[in-house]
Amino acid sequence: MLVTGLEILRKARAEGYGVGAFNTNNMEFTQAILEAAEEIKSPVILALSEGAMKYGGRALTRMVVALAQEARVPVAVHLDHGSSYESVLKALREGFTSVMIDKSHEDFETNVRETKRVVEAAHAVGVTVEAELGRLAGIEEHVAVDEKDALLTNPEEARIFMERTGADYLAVAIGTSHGAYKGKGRPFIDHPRLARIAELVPAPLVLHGASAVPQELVERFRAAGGEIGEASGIHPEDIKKAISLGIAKINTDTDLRLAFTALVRETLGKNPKEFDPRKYLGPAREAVKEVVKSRMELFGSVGRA
Ligand SMILES: O=C(COP(=O)(O)O)NO
Ligand SMILES: [Ca+2]
Ligand code: NA
Ligand SMILES: [Zn+2]
Repeated sequence: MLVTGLEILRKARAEGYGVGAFNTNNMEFTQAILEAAEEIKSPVILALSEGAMKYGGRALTRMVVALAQEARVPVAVHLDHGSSYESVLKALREGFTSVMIDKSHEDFETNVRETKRVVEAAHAVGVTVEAELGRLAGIEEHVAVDEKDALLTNPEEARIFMERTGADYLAVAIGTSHGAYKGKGRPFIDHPRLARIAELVPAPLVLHGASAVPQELVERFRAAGGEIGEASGIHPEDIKKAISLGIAKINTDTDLRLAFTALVRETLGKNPKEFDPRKYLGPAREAVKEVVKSRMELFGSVGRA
């Protein structure tokens, strides 16, 4: 059933588990994510970036909202990294039940003002809001404290920000970053900082840039002809610890892309004569479904629907 992001995330934070927010741009990803959620009875968030909205248009948004309504588990349809008030309005018009306004690159007062404006509009139509404070950036552990404070989320600021904006959940910067190159080896995650934020912010917390970029997937992608450098992601233990400290929504995009693309390359490589798209998109869909299920097991959301 189609629910708001807060309905899913409030329960997750209260009961100490995480819920995956998985990016989708097409039918196969959407099917894979929803089938995984229904099979293991997990709530789930379907995330569409502005790029996805542009790429898929109404074919994508109508499909995602309709399938979420019919799903046998709680599903929120979420605008990922909304960059403007107008972009949020478009998502609200499409029937999304969760919207992110990402003004974390602006100064504090601008972020507060813009986020507050989105909260008023979204709450007026029963939709909940994700905001962001801090700059997502992989940082080495030894980085000076003042530089960390300039980049990562400041706990006291977070409390004030949430009180002044009325946002429903907060994306925090604690060392993760988007994409396949999150740092050399095991990225540094500032758990003490997260613990402090969670003490001051009762709202569900969100972890962006949370893909694991597992070596076996990187190897499989390379073996199938893909080219990728020294890739590394967030260690599963760091994800579990972050959830125990208050992270309730975990964003995963890169792992799904790597799995899908590795399988398309593999299937095409093995079957040069094949030109029925279902024959190479189908196996890729299955690979995404497996990644989604393993992420849900890691987050502890299995059986929570
Ligand atoms: O934060 C993400 C995805 O992060 P990854 O690149 O680690 O999958 N989307 O908003
Ligand atoms: Ca941001
Ligand atoms: Na988001
Ligand atoms: Zn993100």
